[in-house]
Amino acid sequence: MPEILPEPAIRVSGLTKHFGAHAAVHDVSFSLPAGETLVLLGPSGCGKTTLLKMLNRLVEPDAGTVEINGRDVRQQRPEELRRGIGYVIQQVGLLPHYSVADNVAVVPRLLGHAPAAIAARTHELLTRLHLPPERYAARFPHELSGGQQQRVGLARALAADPPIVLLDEPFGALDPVTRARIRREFRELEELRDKTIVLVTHDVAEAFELADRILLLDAGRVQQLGTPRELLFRPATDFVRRFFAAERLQLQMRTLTLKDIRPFLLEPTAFDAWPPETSVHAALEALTDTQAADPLQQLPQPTAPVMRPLMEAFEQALQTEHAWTR
Ligand SMILES: Nc1ncnc2c1ncn2[C@@H]1O[C@H](COP(=O)(O)OP(=O)(O)OP(=O)(O)O)[C@@H](O)[C@H]1O
Repeated sequence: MPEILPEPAIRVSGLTKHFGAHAAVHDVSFSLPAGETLVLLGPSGCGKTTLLKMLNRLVEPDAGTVEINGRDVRQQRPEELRRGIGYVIQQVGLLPHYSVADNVAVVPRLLGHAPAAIAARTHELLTRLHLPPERYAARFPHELSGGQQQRVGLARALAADPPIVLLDEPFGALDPVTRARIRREFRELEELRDKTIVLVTHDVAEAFELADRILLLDAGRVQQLGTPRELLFRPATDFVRRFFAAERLQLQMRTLTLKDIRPFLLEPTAFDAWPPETSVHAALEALTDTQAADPLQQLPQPTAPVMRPLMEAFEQALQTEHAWTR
């Protein structure tokens, strides 16, 4: 019997947009199953934001189609479409004269949700995003730090519990340390667990951390669509290979897991008790940072030196990955 595949949450076919003679997005197609995270990645000006905005009709394409849950977006009024899709814009875009709570409540109010339900939802979201409502709900955007504003932007996008969320550089304005922390919080956020997410970034490490699949663009054209591992170990073009060159070792360490290197660990080590999906990067971090309050620190720590066997096994696993690509 033929397999019946579920309707993708988002299906894009032949999407093209010109600004004057310049093709900002050229013939882009992809399907995104419900619950997956797709990261749009590429250099500045490659068309990521334009592509994202065509999904919720903030930009109308010259050619091609967008279907959300099997329905062409042109069959829906743009305002209605947008109410069903969470959206976090690059510049956060909070309403300056609205309090934090009122900013979060904008879409549920437009949808006519009951005031008590809106208040409860706002309280819940602010708490979950580490903005205790008793301290932050009545503040105005200018009384918040950049990171706090970005979290309010995220709370606002999630307030009406939309199944699809579009995020344009949601951590863009943050310093690297805050950025890494907020990204970790974002990844662990219960609220986002079952959502279909399209996220724009030009940050390679961010893409690898958050994506189920990455769509790498250059000058409006798709260079490759695949898992982080596929892009790293099976680059489709020279552009893809070069794009990851500067950070290759770090990305390999983030991509390969203890499960990948285990066959190459000759002796039993303390790693046998660690979760197999732990990245080599996270294992190394836990080994070398004795001060960290990391959950991995709670696991059995090695009594014999393991750095060297770990690195040797990593190297062999890498060679195996490379062997597949030939
Ligand atoms: N409204 C517009 N009018 C004219 N040109 C535009 C417009 N919006 C975008 N462009 C051009 O289209 C191209 C793609 O822009 P887009 O904002 O989609 O890129 P991006 O990959 O998101 O860039 P960044 O990472 O810098 O935000 C760029 O060359 C940009 O100058």
